[in-house]
Amino acid sequence: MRIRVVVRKRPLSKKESQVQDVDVIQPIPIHGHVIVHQPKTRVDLTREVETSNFAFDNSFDADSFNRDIYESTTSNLIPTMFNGGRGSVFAYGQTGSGKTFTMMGAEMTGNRGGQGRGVLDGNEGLYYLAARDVFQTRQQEEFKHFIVTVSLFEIYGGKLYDLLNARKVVKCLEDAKQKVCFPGLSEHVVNSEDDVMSLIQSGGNNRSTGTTSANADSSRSHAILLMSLKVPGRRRGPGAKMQEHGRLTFIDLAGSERGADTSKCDRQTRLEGAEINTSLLALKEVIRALATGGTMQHIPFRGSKLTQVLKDSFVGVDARSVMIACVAPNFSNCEHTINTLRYADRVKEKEFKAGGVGDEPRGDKRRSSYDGDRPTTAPAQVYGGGRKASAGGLVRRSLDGVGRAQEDPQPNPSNNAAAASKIRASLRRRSTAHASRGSNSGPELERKASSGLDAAIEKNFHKLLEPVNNGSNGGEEYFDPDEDTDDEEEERMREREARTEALAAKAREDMSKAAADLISSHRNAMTSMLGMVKKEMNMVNKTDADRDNLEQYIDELDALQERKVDMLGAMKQSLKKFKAAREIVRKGSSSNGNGGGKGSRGSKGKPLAGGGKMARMGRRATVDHLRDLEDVDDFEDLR
Ligand SMILES: Nc1ncnc2c1ncn2[C@@H]1O[C@H](COP(=O)(O)OP(=O)(O)OP(=O)(O)O)[C@@H](O)[C@H]1O
Repeated sequence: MRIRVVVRKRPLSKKESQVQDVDVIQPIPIHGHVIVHQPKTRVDLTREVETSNFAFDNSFDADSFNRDIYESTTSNLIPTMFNGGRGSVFAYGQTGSGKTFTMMGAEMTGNRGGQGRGVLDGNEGLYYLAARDVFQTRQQEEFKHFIVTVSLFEIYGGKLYDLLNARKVVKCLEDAKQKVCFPGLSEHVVNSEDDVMSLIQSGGNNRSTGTTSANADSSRSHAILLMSLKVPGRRRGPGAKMQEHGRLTFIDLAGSERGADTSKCDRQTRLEGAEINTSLLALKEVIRALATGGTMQHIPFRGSKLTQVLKDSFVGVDARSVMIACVAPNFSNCEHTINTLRYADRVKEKEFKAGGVGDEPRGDKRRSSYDGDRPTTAPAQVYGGGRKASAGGLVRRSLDGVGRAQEDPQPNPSNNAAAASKIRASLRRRSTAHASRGSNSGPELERKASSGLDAAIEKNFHKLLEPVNNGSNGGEEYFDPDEDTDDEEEERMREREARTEALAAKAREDMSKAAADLISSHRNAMTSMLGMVKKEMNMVNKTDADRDNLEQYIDELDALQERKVDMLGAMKQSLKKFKAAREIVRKGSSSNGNGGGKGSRGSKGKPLAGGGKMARMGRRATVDHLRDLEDVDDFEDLR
């Protein structure tokens, strides 16, 4: 599967501008960079800007139009669909970052065209633009026979709700050929882009007013739109089915912060958050596994309902995916933005052999992480400081010099220039590598990117020198030398915890399936045994009365013995599978109990602090065990 990852920044909202929130995100579209300038306060109360540089396939600034995003991401999926392939477009990001704006268009979010534009033209959503291209392409003679259908559903709390059929609950099953199907999901034939949009609008209304979705606003569920090309099947007449030729799937993912923010709300919201977290992690794992060429048996589709549902969209040589990571520009949302960028970064962390879906060349094999080595291990860079600068793209620049010794000098243009030149140098290294691999990136692109980078740094650096929140330190973090490592470690731990939870749920499911199999095979064996005992009694009586039947008796006895052995063998197998499944569940729960994972307690019954070292150590133990579990392929074998 091929995946292309782009980032889109939305403009500052009126409210954000009114409270003088600062724009700290700087996309550099030429090379798909996104620079984050994050103001921080150190323990000695000196202030600095930490600059992180991410690279993706493309990035879009606040003044970009939906049409630009469409051209760079989705338009190339239309031919794929007409050629019988499958395309998927994901919108990922925190609530309010512009996912709906991008997918549904400016009008649907009540926006009159964004800041200063005042026009809707160019901001129709991806749904509309894709539908328009589908109907245009269908006008070609060879495609005229295609029927276009649309289905819309949401995944909320592990269940599928048909948004175009009064929120009817729909099942997601696999047929004998392991093809995913949604029995009962309504499909609607559409003949124009306007048909598509009015269906989506009515589905959207259904979503927000549905009686079972009192809490399921858009950001707490994944909304999935299937746009399919169908051809009449071989069977004609009533009940005849249409066959799917190609499909385009749009996934408006639940707000990513819901998954992370599991501590502050009620139980229901926490459960929702955990569900979203699990599904987003499973999605990331599936995409990474597919992108790195994992075999089908080892792609964790069963990790969540979302990945089960999307399985078909991912498999096959013609499967292509695009992820649009939407980010808010302001400082207050900086943490969420960085989380979004990290997620998107890891989705495409391992570079793929094939290029992206879009039209731009991607020969440079750049790692879409911080500009260079993994930030998890790279020490923070302090310009002018005593610590050695690493090759990583994490840059810290001081904002003031209060109480500082010479090791961390006052910010000055030369420091700033030093930071810029470091980033530029790394960019140049990459550009050179890019060019040497035969892409069409040249000195001109490099020059533009570099000057864009300079401008970005200058602009934000000076803005950020002004005090945030009336000069107070409100909302800022204190500098901790281990902070980055700890943050990263925490994040990895959280991810693994979610995976542990998902694996444990899967193990329990497997165990209950194994128990059902065992009981049913035991019941069948007993029923057959009863029949056999009757038969045997007859045989024995008959042969006892007339020894001439001895030969027939021996043959029948042989056959009966064999049947018994087979039956006992099958039962033994079921018992073995059940025991293995039970063992996995037991190991999992005992490691959770000892491990100090979520909800675990210290020796005196005190809850272990979520961010404490003890909790981390405990979680590490759980994670180690999880690794063991993951290594055991029993999950697959047991099915
Ligand atoms: N690129 C943009 N240009 C102008 N306005 C935008 C842009 N992106 C988003 N907005 C505005 O920001 C607000 C939030 O956007 P949107 O509803 O798309 O967020 P979301 O990520 O879908 O949130 P949720 O997860 O809650 O559904 C809306 O008022 C929208 O019009």
